[in-house]
Amino acid sequence: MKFTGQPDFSHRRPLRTGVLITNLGTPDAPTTPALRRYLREFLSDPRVVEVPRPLWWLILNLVILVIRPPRSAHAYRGVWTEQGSPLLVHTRNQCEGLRQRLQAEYGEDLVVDFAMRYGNPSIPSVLQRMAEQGVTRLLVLPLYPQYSASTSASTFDAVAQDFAARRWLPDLRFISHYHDYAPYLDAMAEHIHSHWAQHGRAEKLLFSYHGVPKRYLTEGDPYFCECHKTSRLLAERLGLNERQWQVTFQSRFGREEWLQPYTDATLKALPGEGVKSVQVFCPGFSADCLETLEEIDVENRGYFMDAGGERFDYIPALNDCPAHLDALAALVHDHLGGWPDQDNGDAALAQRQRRAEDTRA
Ligand SMILES: C=CC1=C(C)c2cc3[nH]c(cc4nc(cc5[nH]c(cc1n2)c(C)c5CCC(=O)O)C(CCC(=O)O)=C4C)c(C)c3C=C
Ligand SMILES: [Fe+2]
Ligand SMILES: [Fe+2]
Repeated sequence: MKFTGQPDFSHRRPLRTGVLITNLGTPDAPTTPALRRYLREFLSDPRVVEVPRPLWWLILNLVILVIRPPRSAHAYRGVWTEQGSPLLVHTRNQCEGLRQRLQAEYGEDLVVDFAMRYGNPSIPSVLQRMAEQGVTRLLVLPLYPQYSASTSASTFDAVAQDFAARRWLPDLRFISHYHDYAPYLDAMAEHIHSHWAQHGRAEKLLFSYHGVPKRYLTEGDPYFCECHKTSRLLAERLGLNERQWQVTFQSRFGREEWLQPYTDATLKALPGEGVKSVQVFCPGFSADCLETLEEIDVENRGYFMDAGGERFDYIPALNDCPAHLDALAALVHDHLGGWPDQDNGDAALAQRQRRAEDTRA
């Protein structure tokens, strides 16, 4: 570009806020080629698999991307809907519900959109659209209540990588977790209470979280502790005693030890310990997906019933239920505060007035 005279872009820089919600992402179709593409992007992320690269590249390309795509495609076909992958459908609905709430509060000028860390719609494509819409302030909310480097930090990396190729960056805020945020805990408690009102209670409530390798915990990742804190606060709200609830970890991947106790091993053992009815809820999944609909509601249900269990209830994720969207809107509201076109504008004005008074005195 060539400029004559003094460049002045200020007219192209209005104050427009964008809210970007993200989730993990999902394949474009329940087919082997689509799964190979998705898993290649996902499992090449050094935040997800912390194995030295030349070695991991060989394992990934020669073993995992050969064996896993057809198996995973089969599993995805079992949960796929007419509108697409459950995770995509729920995230889109969450985005719409959040947009309604936030635009009612902040006006139509606020942009609300969603993107996926892996697959589509990609983070760069949505950031580009937001830039074209004139977004100069960006709040990123990954829908992972508990922080983990493998999820939250990886999402931050994707935003940072996109920014690395941009000249003019927006102001940025990033919500790295909300595992102990009261409205999120209240929404889950209300959700579980209404499940109980319809279906009654079971002997035990399992809080099952996606696992990560145990090594990530010993090297300082707070994920394990945040899962426990969420669960303790939720159990308190539900008035459960120690025997009535338990935390477990699901979705192992690879051969090393992952966070314990494992959901599958626990469900296989419970009937032998006299627990014949369980309910499983997954507080770390803000939307239902393969890992809840297939792994919990089909696979793990089978383990429990085959081991002598009599009743297994999967309590759905919060998805787009109103209490969840209200909680997320409140979370966004709390993180948008203090930007200059809100309270800081007043704060700055008050400061100028104080200074003017001091000068006069
Ligand atoms: C909720 C938080 C999640 C954490 C933490 C997480 C860590 C993690 N995941 C893998 C490997 C896989 N995960 C897969 C699916 C998947 N994972 C999450 C969430 C977390 N993962 C979700 C929401 C989903 C479902 C996506 C969907 O389309 O429905 C898969 C793909 C499915 C399969 O082939 O089995 C893999 C692989 C690792 C290695 C990891 C931490 C290191
Ligand atoms: Fe995962
Ligand atoms: Fe799984």
